[in-house]
Amino acid sequence: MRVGAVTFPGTLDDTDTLRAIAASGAEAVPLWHGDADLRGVDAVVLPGGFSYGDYLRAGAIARFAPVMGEVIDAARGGMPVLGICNGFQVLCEAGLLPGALLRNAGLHFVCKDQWLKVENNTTAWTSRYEPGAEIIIPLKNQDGRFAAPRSTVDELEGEGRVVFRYLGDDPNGSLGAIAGISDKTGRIVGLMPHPEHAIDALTGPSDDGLGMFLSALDSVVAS
Ligand SMILES: NC(=O)CC[C@H](N)C(=O)O
Repeated sequence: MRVGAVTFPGTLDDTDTLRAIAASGAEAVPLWHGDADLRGVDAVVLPGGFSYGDYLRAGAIARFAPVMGEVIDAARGGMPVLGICNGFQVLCEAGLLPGALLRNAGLHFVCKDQWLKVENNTTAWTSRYEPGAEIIIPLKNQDGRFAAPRSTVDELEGEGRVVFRYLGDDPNGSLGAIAGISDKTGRIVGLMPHPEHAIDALTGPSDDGLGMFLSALDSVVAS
């Protein structure tokens, strides 16, 4: 099983993402923004950071990177794709997920360990969690406020595509305290908090993030 992690100029969390992929038991495959193919991977993660300096809007330039043409085609073909934080922003900009991530309501960069509820454990990236599981993983961003037209949010809620929801105070003013969503197939998932920074309880805050990387392996084997 080969799982890729894409590095754009300005990506920060590719190293931890590759480490999390390896910890799940998969072969971790580094992918570069200029790559013209996905090197035979079975799943792709778009890690967090500040791709292309977040110029224009976070994710707005990365969406046009050469490798994204391949990622978009593969995702539309059913390959599991996870976007974490800036990766979630890229997936929204690419039109693979609906909505947008706006400046946090408090206008501050938020950095904290965040409790989340796993609202849907039937996606390619959440099958290892119990229904309604409560997990704690780091959150760190300035543009984390999920926004979409009311009709889109209603559709996401109605179709069980709100995958993660913030517990406690909504840290950034996201509609419906939405922390992560999926596409209609459940194979493309984006979330603002960072599972790749929570794969080892020894370094904290938990190993709750590892389940996402393990889930993807199950979904590839099952397909
Ligand atoms: N940690 C990150 O990926 C940061 C994401 C994004 N550039 C923001 O600050 O909103």
